[in-house]
Amino acid sequence: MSDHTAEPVADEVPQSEDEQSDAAADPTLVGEKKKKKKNKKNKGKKAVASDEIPSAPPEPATGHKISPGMMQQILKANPSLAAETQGADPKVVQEMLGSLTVEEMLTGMASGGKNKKDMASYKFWATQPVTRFGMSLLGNFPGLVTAANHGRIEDEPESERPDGPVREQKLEDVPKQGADLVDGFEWDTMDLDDEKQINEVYDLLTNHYVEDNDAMFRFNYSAAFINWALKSPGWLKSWHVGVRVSASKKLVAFISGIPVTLKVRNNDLKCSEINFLCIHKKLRAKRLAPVLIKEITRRCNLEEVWNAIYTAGVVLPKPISTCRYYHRSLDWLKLYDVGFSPLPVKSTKARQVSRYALPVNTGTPGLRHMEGKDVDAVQVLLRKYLDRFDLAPRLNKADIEHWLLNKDNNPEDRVVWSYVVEVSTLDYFNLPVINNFVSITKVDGKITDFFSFYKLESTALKKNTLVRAAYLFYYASETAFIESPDVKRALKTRLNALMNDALILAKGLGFHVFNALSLLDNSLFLVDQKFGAGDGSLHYYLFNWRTPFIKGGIDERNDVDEKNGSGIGMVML
Ligand SMILES: CCCCCCCCCCCCCC(=O)SCCNC(=O)CCNC(=O)[C@H](O)C(C)(C)COP(=O)(O)OP(=O)(O)OC[C@H]1O[C@@H](n2cnc3c(N)ncnc32)[C@H](O)[C@@H]1OP(=O)(O)O
Repeated sequence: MSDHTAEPVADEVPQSEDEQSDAAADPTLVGEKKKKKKNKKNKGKKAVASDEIPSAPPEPATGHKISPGMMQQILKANPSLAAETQGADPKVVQEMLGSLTVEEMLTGMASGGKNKKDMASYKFWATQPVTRFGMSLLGNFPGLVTAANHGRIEDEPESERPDGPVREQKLEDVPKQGADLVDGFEWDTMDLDDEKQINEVYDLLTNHYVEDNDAMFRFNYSAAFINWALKSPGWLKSWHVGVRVSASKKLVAFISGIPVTLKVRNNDLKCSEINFLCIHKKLRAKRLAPVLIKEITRRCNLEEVWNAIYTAGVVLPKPISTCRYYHRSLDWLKLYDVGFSPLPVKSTKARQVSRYALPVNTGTPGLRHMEGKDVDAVQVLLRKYLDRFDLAPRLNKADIEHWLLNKDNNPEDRVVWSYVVEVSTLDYFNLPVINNFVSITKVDGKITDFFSFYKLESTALKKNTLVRAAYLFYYASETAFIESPDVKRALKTRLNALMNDALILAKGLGFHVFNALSLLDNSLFLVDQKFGAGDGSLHYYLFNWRTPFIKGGIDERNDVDEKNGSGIGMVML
């Protein structure tokens, strides 16, 4: 899921007659929607028997000592947590924050606002093979869903369990047919080789996908983008699932999966990557999402795929990581004009423009467009680079070719840009370069680095103009493997040079903003390259796989965590 928060998207579009008649159909699709009262409990404290003399004062559960200043900063960075604790005794708040894990603070699992749901309120997710929330302000719910206790809470703390599936499943137990939808609606397997059907998905997403809160921006997905995102190597038609109105055949809901092999710590998992879950606005809050999720699960299971990865801006049980969005202005005036970037109180327009000014030419010697001949080298380099992360895709040559090489001849339809740094082999090994020798033999150089970004535009609704956003995609650098105690510093220097070039190239291509998350090694350059923090987080989830929380590149103050970096090496569209 791409950025839908700080760079907000979508809004109500005028309802067509067609849509209004769909609204009239408007049946409750499945089940009821009752919200249980929140189960607010104080977190239990471990009693120390009077004859026990602890050698050191008992540590809070997570070992955090929260000073009053730090408490203020944490609350400032977590508005929902601040709202929940407003008016409470500061000492109590301080103690409470100390007892939360960093993960709980960052994911909002412990917080109020729209995230404030205890495990029992996740009526659907409580029945699914996903890990559950541990301790939170709202109660203590350790444990997992298993085949044996399906939907109930186990006592064994999750942290004491090794990585592994939440539920073991068998092919013979997978239903051969999808569940019936209510009268008036039917399943459809979309054929994305058919331009008309791609355009139907495009229309649904354009009008009904993730929105910003202020109704100022709306994603402008292109058919080329959908083709690229949903037809990666090994894609299956059956994983492109639609729901249509039976009478009009109008597409009103969609969910998709693509196959991916995922490295999760020491395991390689055959997964589906689930994305583009979207329901027509008139059919919201009718429990259709769980029906779609169960159907895509069934279709994945039929292919003996039992795990999935997905991201969302909302908190569900249970994030395996949380990253933050960052934005780098390339054309500040444009972003100001469309209402994306405010003018800081103590600044002027001219100062903002000069703050984000970039040179015209790139600075890295040997930088050039990636070509077909680079696929092998980039695959090897990226594989090695991503091995350094806890969660990353295993990309083969076909994947590299699909995800990184532009195949569209129409420049307007181009989605991805990739660049490599090629250094002459002789230079690379520090041998003296003998001009004659190089010109005679034409030795192919060594690919030492590469980076890529993709295009996803948004419509600024009030101005009826497009905001061209580039999103940082994959990159890698040999500098990560130099044998030196200073390797991190060297990588930081190298990545800053590469990312500065990426910004220069993106600006030259007419992009207005460059977006990135706090994943990969981004914490090494986000601040130096003048990325500003967005107001949204992206939560990563694994279906039917438990693993301890992975660092998302931000600290407990929700700031870039350069010291610890991120364990996330998977970029989701
Ligand atoms: C092995 C293979 C497994 C494959 C499957 C892996 C899992 C894949 C999971 C999907 C990954 C998708 C990745 C992306 O594409 S993330 C992008 C999601 N799309 C949007 O935000 C677009 C705009 N919004 C909508 O279209 C609707 O609001 C959606 C469709 C999001 C919900 O529709 P609606 O608002 O009409 O709600 P409902 O009454 O039908 O259903 C309510 C239930 O749905 C739970 N809910 C709400 N939002 C999400 C969400 N983003 N992921 C998972 N669950 C979500 C919610 O907690 C509640 O369950 P519970 O709280 O009672 O328990």
